[in-house]
Amino acid sequence: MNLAFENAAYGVDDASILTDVSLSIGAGEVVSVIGPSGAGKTTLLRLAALFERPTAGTVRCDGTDPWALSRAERLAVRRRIGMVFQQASLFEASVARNVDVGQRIRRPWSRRLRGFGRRLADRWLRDGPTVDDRALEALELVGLRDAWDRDAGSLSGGEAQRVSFARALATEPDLLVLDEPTSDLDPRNTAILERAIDRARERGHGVLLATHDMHQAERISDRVAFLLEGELVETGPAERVFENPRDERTARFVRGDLLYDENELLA
Ligand SMILES: Nc1ncnc2c1ncn2[C@@H]1O[C@H](COP(=O)(O)OP(=O)(O)OP(=O)(O)O)[C@@H](O)[C@H]1O
Repeated sequence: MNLAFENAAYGVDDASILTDVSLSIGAGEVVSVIGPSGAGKTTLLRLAALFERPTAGTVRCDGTDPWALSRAERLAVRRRIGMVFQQASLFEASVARNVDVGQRIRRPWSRRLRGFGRRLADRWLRDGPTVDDRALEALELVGLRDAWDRDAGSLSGGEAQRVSFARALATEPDLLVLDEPTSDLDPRNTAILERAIDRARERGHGVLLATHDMHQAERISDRVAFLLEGELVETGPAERVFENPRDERTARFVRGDLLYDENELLA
């Protein structure tokens, strides 16, 4: 899928949160959105995942404006996008079931019913529950294949976040939208997730992520977009943006000057 922001804006009441954003994410491409706290990164991601409608401009999926479609058609487009939030939200069940549920929710009702029938038959004909291959494959990618039958409540925060990622991946989305997926993780869990993102890219998934970690953005992105006060200041290949930023504000941010008090520094 090619997702393209075309002069997209988002505002609530009189407050403008995003202005004139133009950005595209293609298949097999990792694009990171960086910027200080409050810049509008999460809002941009919510527009990409079709949770919000732009208040001006367009966010197109393969050339189509999903907000011009019927609800059912838009839902079908949304099913092709997987979102992972900063906090893993798993429920009390096995790891495999937590991963599998993402796929089930995304299936149309007819296929869900067929799957339910198959699982019932499996329970009667074999011993114990069966595990979906796609769920196992996604768990393999985040290094948790052997943990498929563990209770999700027993996982560490880092493992839970890896399961959340596997859940999104198991739906085989065209686009993965990740909101600061490693911000609470230790270096080992971060490295595992970064490798999984890389492998998702190799399989042709597009990835759009927000991160506070500039080293991470430099490590894993094809392109980086720098957002400041709702405006996309600069977008370009990761290496170029970090080593040779074109805008002085980007230069200040990548040097670390804009992290804590951008208003004062910009005054
Ligand atoms: N629904 C809303 N109503 C009013 N203001 C909002 C709404 N959503 C976001 N904002 C405001 O828009 C700005 C951008 O928020 P957003 O969460 O997108 O930023 P962010 O870059 O993701 O920040 P952080 O890095 O701290 O998560 C903030 O000032 C926030 O308070």
